[in-house]
Amino acid sequence: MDKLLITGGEPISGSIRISGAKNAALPILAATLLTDEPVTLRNLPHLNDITTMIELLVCMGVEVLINEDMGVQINAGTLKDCTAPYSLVKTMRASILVLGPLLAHYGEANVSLPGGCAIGSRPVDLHLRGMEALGATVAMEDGYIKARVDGRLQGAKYFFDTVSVTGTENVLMAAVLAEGETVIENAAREPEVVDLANCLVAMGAQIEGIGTDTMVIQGVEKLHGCDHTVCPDRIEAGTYLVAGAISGGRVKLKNVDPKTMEAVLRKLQEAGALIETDDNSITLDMEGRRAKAVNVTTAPYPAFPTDMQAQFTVLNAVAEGTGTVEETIFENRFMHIQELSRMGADCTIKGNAVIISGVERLKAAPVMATDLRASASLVLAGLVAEGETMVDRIYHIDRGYECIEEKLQQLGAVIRRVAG
Ligand SMILES: CC(=O)N[C@H]1[C@@H](OP(=O)(O)OP(=O)(O)OC[C@H]2O[C@@H](n3ccc(=O)[nH]c3=O)[C@H](O)[C@@H]2O)O[C@H](CO)[C@@H](O)[C@@H]1O
Ligand SMILES: C=C(OP(=O)(O)O)C(=O)O
Repeated sequence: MDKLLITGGEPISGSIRISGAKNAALPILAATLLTDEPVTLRNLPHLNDITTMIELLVCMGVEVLINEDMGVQINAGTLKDCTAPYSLVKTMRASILVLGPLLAHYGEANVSLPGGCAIGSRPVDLHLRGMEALGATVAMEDGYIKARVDGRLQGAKYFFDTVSVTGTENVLMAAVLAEGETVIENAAREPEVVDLANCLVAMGAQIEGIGTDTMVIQGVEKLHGCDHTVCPDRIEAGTYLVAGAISGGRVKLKNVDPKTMEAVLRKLQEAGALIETDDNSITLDMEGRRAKAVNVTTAPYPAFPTDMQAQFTVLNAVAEGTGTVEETIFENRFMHIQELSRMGADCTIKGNAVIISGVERLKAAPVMATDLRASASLVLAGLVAEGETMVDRIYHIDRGYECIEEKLQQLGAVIRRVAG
């Protein structure tokens, strides 16, 4: 298993380009199943999760071509099998996103039930109830979700008891080909849901209320191909901004959308960062100062994202003062705390919150990554720790950070990957 070795203490400064968003690219790849025509996608990040989703499409019979201009052309008109097998679903929960498109387009979907994972139990009951609300029958057989509908799905009103990002995306993708009107209430408003909805509109879908908590969809009989550029990854961007903030550095990010990052940018300003933005770039400058501790509470967009809390725990770990990170989305997203404590962080978990008192300097240690953002937090900690930190099990990081060591090297970090 590959490892990352990081020698801490170098100032993190410079400029990098942010990649396309994993969490937008995954549902958009699934959405290509809604049409028999080719869809061209641009700005797809080179990540293990994207490869897994493409493998999943290919194993169902979909054709995938890389164009000369690096657009990826996906032709689902060749689909032969509506099954998402356990061997692929087990490595990536987002495989559940093929459920809505398969059911809406082919009247049939067999999707292995994703298991629990390192951040909580993560049920998919709301996805399934959404499909039932649209007229599907859903059964569990041998660990597979088997969803069926005779003819077309039927438009309906569906209220999400809990705001769910992939749940909203799945029901939205099912609704665009349903007969009649669907109203999705308490919908997720994350920028990645908006990017998916915009791609669906480019494919001929009729959706109102994009970016609000109520989407109204008039189902159409057929969708067509389109050319879509995936939005920038606000979580990758936030992670590199924290790298600048904890090291007193100056970091400029290109190809970002600052409007989708307001909660994170506000907290960085509260921590003492000077932030400048224009339409597609963000510059953070600490002017050599130490960050001040901040309190954050995760909640659905537009509030502070759960995918950024581990990184802000590291910010607090080396900041001046004491800050609290409260997690309200997932029940078990503090797996990195024990590892950070081994590097000298002063953290106390109390229920769904962690109280962190900043120390002057963390100390390098061998640490183990347990999930994607936990891994990112350990790399951040390594950047400011005294000595050489070894982060093991970085396959988690490769699910979500494109060329992380190259990008950090570009910002001045001393980091290398060792094959193991
Ligand atoms: C691929 C992708 O986009 N992943 C993101 C997505 O995950 P994902 O879409 O899986 O997360 P959800 O928004 O669905 O989860 C929110 C909460 O709802 C609960 N829930 C969800 C569905 C359901 O059927 N029943 C249920 O109880 C979950 O356990 C969790 O407590 O949103 C999360 C919350 O912003 C992010 O951390 C993930 O990075
Ligand atoms: C939890 C995440 O992803 P996923 O939902 O794909 O596990 C994440 O991106 O932080």
